[in-house]
Amino acid sequence: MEKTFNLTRREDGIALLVMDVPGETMNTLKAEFADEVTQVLEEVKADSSIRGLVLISGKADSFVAGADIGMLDACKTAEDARELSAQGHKVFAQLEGLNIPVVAAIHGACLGGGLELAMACHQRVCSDDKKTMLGLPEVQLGLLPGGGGTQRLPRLVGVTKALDMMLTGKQIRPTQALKMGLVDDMVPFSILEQTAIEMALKGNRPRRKPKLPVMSRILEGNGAGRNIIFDQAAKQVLKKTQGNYPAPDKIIDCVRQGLDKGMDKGLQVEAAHFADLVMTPESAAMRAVFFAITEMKKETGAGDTEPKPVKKAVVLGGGLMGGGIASVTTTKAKIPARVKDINENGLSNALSYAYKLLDKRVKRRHMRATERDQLMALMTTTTEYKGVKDADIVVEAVFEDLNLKHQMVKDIERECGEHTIFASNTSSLPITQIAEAAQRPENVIGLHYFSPVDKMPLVEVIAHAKTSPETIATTVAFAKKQGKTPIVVQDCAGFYVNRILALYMNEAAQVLLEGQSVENLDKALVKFGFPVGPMTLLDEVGIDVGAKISPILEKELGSRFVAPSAFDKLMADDRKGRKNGKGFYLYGDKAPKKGKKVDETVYSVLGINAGAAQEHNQISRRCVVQMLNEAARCLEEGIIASPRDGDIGALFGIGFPPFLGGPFRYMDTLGSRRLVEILEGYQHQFGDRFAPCDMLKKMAEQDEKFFPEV
Ligand SMILES: C[C@H](O)CC(=O)SCCNC(=O)CCNC(=O)[C@H](O)C(C)(C)COP(=O)(O)OP(=O)(O)OC[C@H]1O[C@@H](n2cnc3c(N)ncnc32)[C@H](O)[C@@H]1OP(=O)(O)O
Repeated sequence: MEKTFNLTRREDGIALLVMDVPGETMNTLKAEFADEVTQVLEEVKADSSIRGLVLISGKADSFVAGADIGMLDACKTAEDARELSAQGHKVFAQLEGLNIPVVAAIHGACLGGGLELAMACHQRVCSDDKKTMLGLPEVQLGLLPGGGGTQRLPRLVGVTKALDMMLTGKQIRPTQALKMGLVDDMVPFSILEQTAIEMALKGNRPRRKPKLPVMSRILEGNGAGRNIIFDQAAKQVLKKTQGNYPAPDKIIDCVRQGLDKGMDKGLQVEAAHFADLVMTPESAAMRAVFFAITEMKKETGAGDTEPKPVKKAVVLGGGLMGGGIASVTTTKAKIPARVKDINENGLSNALSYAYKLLDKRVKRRHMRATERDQLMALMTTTTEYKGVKDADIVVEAVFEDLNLKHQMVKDIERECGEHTIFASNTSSLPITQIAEAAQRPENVIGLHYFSPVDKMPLVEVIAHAKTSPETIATTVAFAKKQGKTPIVVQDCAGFYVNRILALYMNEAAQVLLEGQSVENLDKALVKFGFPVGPMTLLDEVGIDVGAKISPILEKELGSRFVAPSAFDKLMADDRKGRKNGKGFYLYGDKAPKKGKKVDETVYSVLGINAGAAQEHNQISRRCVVQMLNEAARCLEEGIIASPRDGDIGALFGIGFPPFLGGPFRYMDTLGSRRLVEILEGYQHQFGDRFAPCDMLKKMAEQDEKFFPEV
């Protein structure tokens, strides 16, 4: 049987321990490796000619991506998970206990259990490569670092920085890792192995104390000071998680107990908390999201059809969306983009959008100025159709007007090649209608980005009946290169994301009209787990945008989309939200210096007395079940291909709470029978907009699930 850990002895007395999981793209830690590692370490101990050990990965571009998440998923009981953690502790202690220098040579992803492994080594050196990232992302899976990370990290970099890393799951770049003492050296990849060997030859240096700012040193040095840090962290966590995520508090507890009562106790607590977390529904949901994303990375969106290469893109319109699309095309996908706008303002806007983002990275020393300039050179501009002939894809982000879009289709068919894809970033117009003007409708597709384009991870790829599989596969591949997670959806008004969002927002507006305060409404949905409440979201997106989309959805999809009268009243008062400084909240000079304040005049505009104080969970349930019902309807109608795509669309496009795993997984948690009962109750009380869709009603008869295997 092929081994994962291979030991090679060098003449200078250094042994290389190369980790290379056979047949897998990335190294992950699995329970079955424990015996193999123990055996290798025994061999090292027994060989007095070995003066030092260098641990390195045999994979080209990664160190170790953590414990095998599939293995964690397979745990049947908390005891299974506790044993995994305890076993990891034992093996890492054997490594740390070697009385020769042990150096980890890190290149590529060094995450979770991978970083815990590296921290059990006596020294660490990493490559300065962009691929090298260090972090403990377990919290993003609803877990905590269960391989000693909660104990070794604070001892290495200090409590404050360790908590920050573990509570956010953020990934640390090489320069930052060196600065904070997470690694002892950073070198070019070409000399990584040699440097690690030299470090091992030089022998162990006394462990450096973490370099801390004065205040942190004072606080971290004693129990009372640390308590202040822990209490502060717990408060911040609660504000962020609203108590919906169990992992962060447990992370804080592990660190606290480990520093107060010693490493052994800390590891015991870590294993126990880790085990409990593995069994939580929150972690199961977040792990499912990881598997879904991994699966989607491999899909073309069009079965076996392979994408065609995209060597050049054109973006029509240099506004907020066009600028963002051009920016991710050049800076992330590194594909030349030519921006076409009818006026120079649009063009300079697109250029400055990209420049500002890149320059921020230069200022933070994440990028060299020369690299910024090289990337900027990929973006060119034109007010006429010059230099567009060889474009493989054109993304239009012009004004939402069907005639204008038709003009764009005709222009592109005239000015570009026969193969050129025409991708529309429309958020409301059916792609079928846009394609009506095309001579080559097979090249026409929707590519719906979310604002702000550089931050929002989702795109909807919308195929109409005549879109060719090549066009779908090429557009999906193009979006992935831009760093996006694409879901392929069928053509209908609102596509998937805006369609389910619209009903949720409409319901929130109904609740508001019943006399709920704006704050209470927003708080209810934030407590449920959304990043912002619906009123804040409306202010950010633009109340006018919501008001414009509603009639289109109503016309195409029926009366359940009728917008509450609130929208008309707000539009009559010229309330567009943040963009014109007039919305549900105060902006500009009237806004408080810290936090937000409701613009109380909005109540008189709406003609309501905001005195009702419904319970938060009642408010959130009413809004959320509307979203759930519509998501199920989208699956029923084939708008989305699977519950998985529906979950990812809502998580990445709307910020549906990750701990619930997405609307479909949440519907499974509620149970189809229970959900239909709730919907019918509301239907009785508020009308037919709550009528459960046929699919849910059928599922309720058998109490069926969307993910039967769960
Ligand atoms: C006890 C410990 O404290 C607990 C833990 O360590 S929990 C795990 C913590 N680690 C993580 O969360 C990292 C998860 N992995 C990632 O984020 C990303 O895979 C990555 C950033 C490392 C690389 O991303 P990318 O280059 O796009 O590659 P990606 O397609 O995701 O992964 C490549 C392969 O590695 C697998 N993989 C990566 N990390 C994995 C993990 N931790 N467990 C299982 N499989 C993993 C993927 O499933 C995929 O498998 P495939 O080739 O068979 O499809």
